[in-house]
Amino acid sequence: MKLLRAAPIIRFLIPKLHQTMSRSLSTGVFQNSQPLNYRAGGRVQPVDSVGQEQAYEPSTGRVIATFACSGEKEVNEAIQSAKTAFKIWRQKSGMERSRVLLEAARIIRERSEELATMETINNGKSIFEARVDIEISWQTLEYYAGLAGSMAGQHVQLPGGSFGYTRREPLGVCVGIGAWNYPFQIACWKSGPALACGNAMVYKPSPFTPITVVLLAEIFTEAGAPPGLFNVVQGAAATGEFLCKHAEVAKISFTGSVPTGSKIMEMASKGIKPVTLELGGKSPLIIFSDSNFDNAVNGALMANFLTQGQVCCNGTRVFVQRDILQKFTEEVVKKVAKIKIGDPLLEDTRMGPLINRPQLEKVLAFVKGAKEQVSCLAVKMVKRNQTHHEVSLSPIGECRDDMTCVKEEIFGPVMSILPFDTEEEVLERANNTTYGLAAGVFSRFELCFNTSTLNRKI
Ligand SMILES: NC(=O)c1ccc[n+]([C@@H]2O[C@H](COP(=O)([O-])OP(=O)(O)OC[C@H]3O[C@@H](n4cnc5c(N)ncnc54)[C@H](O)[C@@H]3O)[C@@H](O)[C@H]2O)c1
Repeated sequence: MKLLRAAPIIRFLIPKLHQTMSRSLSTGVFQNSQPLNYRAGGRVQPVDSVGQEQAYEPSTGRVIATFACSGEKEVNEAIQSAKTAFKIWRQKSGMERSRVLLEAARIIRERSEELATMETINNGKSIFEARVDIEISWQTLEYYAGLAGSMAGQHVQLPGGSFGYTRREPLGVCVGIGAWNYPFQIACWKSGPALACGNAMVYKPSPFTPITVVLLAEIFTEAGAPPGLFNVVQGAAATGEFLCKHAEVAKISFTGSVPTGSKIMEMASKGIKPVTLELGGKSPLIIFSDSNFDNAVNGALMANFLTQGQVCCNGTRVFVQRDILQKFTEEVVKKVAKIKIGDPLLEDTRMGPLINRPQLEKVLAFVKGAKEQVSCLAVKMVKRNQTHHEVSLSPIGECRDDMTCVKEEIFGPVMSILPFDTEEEVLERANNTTYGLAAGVFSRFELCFNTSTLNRKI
């Protein structure tokens, strides 16, 4: 009787504890002390390793975690753990799988402040944005939970009273490999559909952001997933390669850069494994002079400076119709100067630091190269910390299509502004890229251009 009464009180206290914990975390405080691998339903130290990595708090440059990169044996252990869970999970009905995913979504929602805080500490994006990331994460799980119960095969009537039918069957153990810019969200994009369809998963986050995906693994277990359904191995390229080459992996889902994606496709082809690749981008954003000016300016800012510009589908090639070019550039410069850069855990900060110093140096090299080619407007430079890194916000005025900063993915807060005159011209130029990921158009005209042309490559 006592235990029964206690249950609701404990449930009530847990969210409060989480809230207390997240509020007490401030910049420069968090230090990871727990194992960061996860298998068979719990945190574990890897049984072998291929080197060591350190994860940082970007806003201070402090090391917040030191961990071993999983070796071949540990990767195999994680895959065996997933295989064990797969045998149970594949027998579940879609509705039963849905229930677990919905419960995981509920727990994420309940712990969203704590999760967003951890994401901010390890990634450097503002808490304002990290909250949105966590919201999208639980929505992703809810979405796939909704699909799980309704997945069905087909029945085909054949001559002579015979019939054929199809069944939707899970593949088995799927591997997820993620990038560092949306650590928690990418893990949800990958695990949501895989688990909803009856698969098990071994996930490897980027070594820059190892922390929050382990919290997701714990949440799945708490939500009722069989032990081993979602496993985490930590490490860099070598660990990723052990995963991709493992004979018992049925599918690989990867988010990251084009060069790594191409290597992964090659490794997968050796085992005839299907792959899903979410890669880099250099997307066009076309702004016609008839557009709602304020919307267009705000859209361009969002499409270039969210998560410090470290977003794959950013609209970094901003094509602006010539008659509004000057007004547009002036307004962008004015608004960029007002973006609040600072400690990402503070409520009014809208932009934190880049992920690490090598990324900062890469971005600054692009800006330097661009300045040599055109007169640019590098608007804001903030030195955050002597030992670690700075942030720069740089709209680059009047770029040309052949400039390196316009052709290559910079993955930082750099907007290239390109003037254009006609619709035909801009569509041709927007499509002229080896990257195809996203596209945006600001105009009051509906369907005044051939969208199939725009979609052909983008
Ligand atoms: N299209 C999308 O949805 C999307 C989303 C986010 C990021 N991205 C892209 O990701 C890139 C930035 O992320 P990044 O720097 O982490 O990318 P990255 O390619 O360097 O690394 C991505 C992941 O792959 C792993 N990896 C590296 N080499 C490997 C190998 N040989 N075998 C197996 N795994 C390997 C890394 O450890 C990491 O976990 C950008 O290009 C960005 O556009 C794309």
